[in-house]
Amino acid sequence: MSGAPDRKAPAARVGIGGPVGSGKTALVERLIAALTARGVDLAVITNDLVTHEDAERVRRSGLIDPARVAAVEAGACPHTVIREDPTLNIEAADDLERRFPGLDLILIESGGDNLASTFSRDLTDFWMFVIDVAGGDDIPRKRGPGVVRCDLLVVNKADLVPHVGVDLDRMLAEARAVRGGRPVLVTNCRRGEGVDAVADHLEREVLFRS
Ligand SMILES: Nc1nc2c(ncn2[C@@H]2O[C@H](COP(=O)(O)OP(=O)(O)OP(=O)(O)O)[C@@H](O)[C@H]2O)c(=O)[nH]1
Repeated sequence: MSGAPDRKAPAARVGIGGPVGSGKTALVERLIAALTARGVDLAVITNDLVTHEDAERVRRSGLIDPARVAAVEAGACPHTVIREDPTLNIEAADDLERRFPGLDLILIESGGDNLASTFSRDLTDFWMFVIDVAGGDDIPRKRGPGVVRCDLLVVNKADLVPHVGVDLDRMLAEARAVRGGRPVLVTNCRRGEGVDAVADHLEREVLFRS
């Protein structure tokens, strides 16, 4: 076939969920830097309960054009707007795609939630769940749907292992077991360690770049 103009594929929509304070925004900030350095055309949506605090933080970071950061105010339990009725997030993503037609990927950060929090497939092509070692090494054993069902589990705050009496190897083995061997990666978003492996994973599994 010839003559048909090449059309840009829609941007991949990648969810980032997890408990309050596990490091979702820190991971978003690190991923902006890592993915931008790889030439990925990026935008971000943050979800907060009743403020735009996370969006303002990312806009102020200087890592990304503030116009590429959209804020969704959930108003209720954070999972409602990423799972039960993701309309607000879909509209925010569609709006970003209209305004930035070259977008490759949109990171959609959920508000901090509980271990049962999951993303609708109507909203995301791929979603990560971020837990942290300070939450305790028993978290994977509890088989929360977020931990079990996500496409990629991220165990953050690896730097705190010596301070919180956690057996990281056992935590990772149990996480892989409850996930049937599906991927688990370890990060320290304070220092940026392990973030390249997350970016590699997204490039390979979401953007299909080798
Ligand atoms: N030591 C350490 N602290 C971290 C790490 N990642 C994030 N933090 C800190 O943990 C706190 C929470 O990080 P955030 O990125 O705001 O976490 P969040 O999951 O976005 O939080 P909510 O949006 O409130 O749910 C902040 O004080 C971060 O500086 C890490 O890898 N190691």
